[in-house]
Amino acid sequence: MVLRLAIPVPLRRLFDYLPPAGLNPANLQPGQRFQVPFGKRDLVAVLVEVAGDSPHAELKPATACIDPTPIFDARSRHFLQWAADYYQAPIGELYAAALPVALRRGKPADHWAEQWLELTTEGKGLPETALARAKKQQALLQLLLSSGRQSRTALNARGLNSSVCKALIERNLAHWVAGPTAPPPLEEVEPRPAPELNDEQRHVIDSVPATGFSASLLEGTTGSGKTEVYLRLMERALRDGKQALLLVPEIGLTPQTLRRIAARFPDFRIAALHSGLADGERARAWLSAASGVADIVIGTRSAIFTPLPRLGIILIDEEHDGSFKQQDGVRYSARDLSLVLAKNADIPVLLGSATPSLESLHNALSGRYQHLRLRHRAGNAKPPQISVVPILHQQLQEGFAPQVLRHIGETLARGEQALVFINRRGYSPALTCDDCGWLADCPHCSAKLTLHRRQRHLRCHHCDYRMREVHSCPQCHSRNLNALGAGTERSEDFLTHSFRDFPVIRVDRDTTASKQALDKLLEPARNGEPCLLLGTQMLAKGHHLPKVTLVVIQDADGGLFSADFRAPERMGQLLEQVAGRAGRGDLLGHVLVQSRYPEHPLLQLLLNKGYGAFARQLMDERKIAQLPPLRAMALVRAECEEPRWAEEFLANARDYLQALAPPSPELQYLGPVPALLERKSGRFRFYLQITAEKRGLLQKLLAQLSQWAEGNRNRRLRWAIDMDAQELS
Ligand SMILES: Nc1ncnc2c1ncn2[C@@H]1O[C@H](COP(=O)(O)OP(=O)(O)OP(=O)(O)O)[C@@H](O)[C@H]1O
Ligand SMILES: [Zn+2]
Repeated sequence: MVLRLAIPVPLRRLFDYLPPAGLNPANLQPGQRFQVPFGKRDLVAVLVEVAGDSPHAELKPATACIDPTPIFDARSRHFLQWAADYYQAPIGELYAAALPVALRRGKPADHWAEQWLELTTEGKGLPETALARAKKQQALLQLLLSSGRQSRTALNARGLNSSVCKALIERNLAHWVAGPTAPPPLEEVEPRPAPELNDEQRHVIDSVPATGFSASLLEGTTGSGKTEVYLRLMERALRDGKQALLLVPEIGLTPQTLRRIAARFPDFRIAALHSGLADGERARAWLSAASGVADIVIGTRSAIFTPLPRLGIILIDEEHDGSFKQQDGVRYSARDLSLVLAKNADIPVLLGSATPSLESLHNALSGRYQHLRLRHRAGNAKPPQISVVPILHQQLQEGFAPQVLRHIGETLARGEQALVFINRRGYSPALTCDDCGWLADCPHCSAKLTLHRRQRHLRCHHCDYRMREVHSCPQCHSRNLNALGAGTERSEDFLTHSFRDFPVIRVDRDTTASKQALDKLLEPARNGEPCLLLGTQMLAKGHHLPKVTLVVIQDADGGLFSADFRAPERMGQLLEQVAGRAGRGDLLGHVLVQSRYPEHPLLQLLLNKGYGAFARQLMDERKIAQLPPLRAMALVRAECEEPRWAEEFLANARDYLQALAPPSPELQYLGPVPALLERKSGRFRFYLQITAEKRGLLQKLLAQLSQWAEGNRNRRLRWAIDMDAQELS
């Protein structure tokens, strides 16, 4: 017998090993982990297949079998293989991406095994009103009667400690049994009943079939109650005894989101999977999902790879968000994969957004997805009123027009909240010398250093290079240094000074190192006190703050003139999302958009007609330019300290591909061209862009290319295939 194993190394193949000495072959099952010797290292591998023999001579035995039973079921193994093929990625790296770190390192799953308290036959026969004289015991009995057996962790989290359990056990009503891992308990919250659905919401929910594969796009304006739709669809799956998977953007998995879900589903087990968890907690959450114990799984992109044996529905919140696409390693899109998974599992998938990606919109408009809409805000909220503030010939104060400052002041004076959006953190994005023209550049990247005055350093936002803040020019020693432009720190100083009577809350990656920090920072805003919120795109999404009645977009022009064809789409999404934070409660919201190009047709379209019309216009442009989503696109990327080698590698790759499939109206090659960020961390970066009318042809070419590239690369060069690339940077 031969084990065919997926090993976490960058090679696109499986590896054959003999079973570990002494292991009964009857106990071999695909999906188990094994410890294997690999070169000089000891690695953790996953059994993909048991074969009768191997073409390779002299196989080594695996060291040990880690799992007595598989931790990947057949469906998830099939799914991982599909993803490896589609993204031209090594299968071992996909298994590694699927596993939480602790399991990737080979920790046995039973390390997190749990004790469960279960009712005896006698206990099950009691009415809920029994044990009325012992309140805690009664509460425990009722819980076990209504929700079934409970893990020790969950009972402790509810304040039902071991003495209460012991009392029930002594009465012979319950007993402990060993069982699977339970999810780490979430913060205790008051259960909150669901609001009455409005007609639009009800229509959307009724349109999503409860069973069988279906794909739907929910295009729902900001504040229209999309989250409520997700909750109802989840509930339906849960009541059918199924698991629900909700994927959210990286910054979307906040304690606030979790509280909202926990408050709705007090009787279900919720596993949250995100990078903020400690390794052990993450393994616990993953195992509870994979064993089918967790009913609801909420996670960021890699949660798509968690085996979910009872999966009944997949929901993707803010489906347009860039964080669903991994930008290094295995460059997968969790959003795109969710469709494949839903198809495999024969269940519905719903992608929701106020600002759908052009990819999803195209699928909806062409009938591949069901297109569902929520056109109105939920409850009493009205759409915000948007106006443009031209700033070209205006006397600005630290980047703000006088009427904008006046509006902020009036909003605060009325006891309401204002939100200022600045898409740039730090104090200033450039430090120059007024005498000799010196500019603070990153020595390793083709980028300027950002001044972070609070930390007294200059920092590269691409490679994290840091140098101490300088007060005289390193080149000519002049003291006339000039910080050009403003980031959040600088605006914070100015706004704090201008509105002394009100708290100014700055929200960006520097003030919110942990997810809890964001939650805490926003507390005054949630409590409804008048305050001024100031921040980057962390403020743009998901927050529901009813007292925010004014939103200021300090500079709307960012995406208008970029070399990245997706820049206007991203700009439109961001502006619409930020604007959507205004007036979500009973009070009407206003949005002020500062721009140097108030007449720009794209900006006009976005502000007057909204994102829907704007996106459809961009779609027409993509059609003419033969770009995604009308075409399939992949990038072959290469980077190297020696730019010539990267360029040469890609030129050869292009020659190789063109010999297989010459350029034609259906298949186009562009490049090699330098990436938008040409040099990063000391390496020069180039790409070759391939667009094709037929995805299948592109797939075939890329598969051949990856074989070719293994044998034709300089060892100091890094290359990657980026299928459905999202960034040209
Ligand atoms: N049917 C309803 N009746 C009353 N209030 C509702 C209803 N549905 C949702 N709401 C409330 O409306 C507010 C906005 O809803 P929600 O946050 O779900 O919107 P959303 O579409 O997810 O927003 P966004 O995409 O802008 O983040 C919430 O306070 C929610 O509780
Ligand atoms: Zn750098």
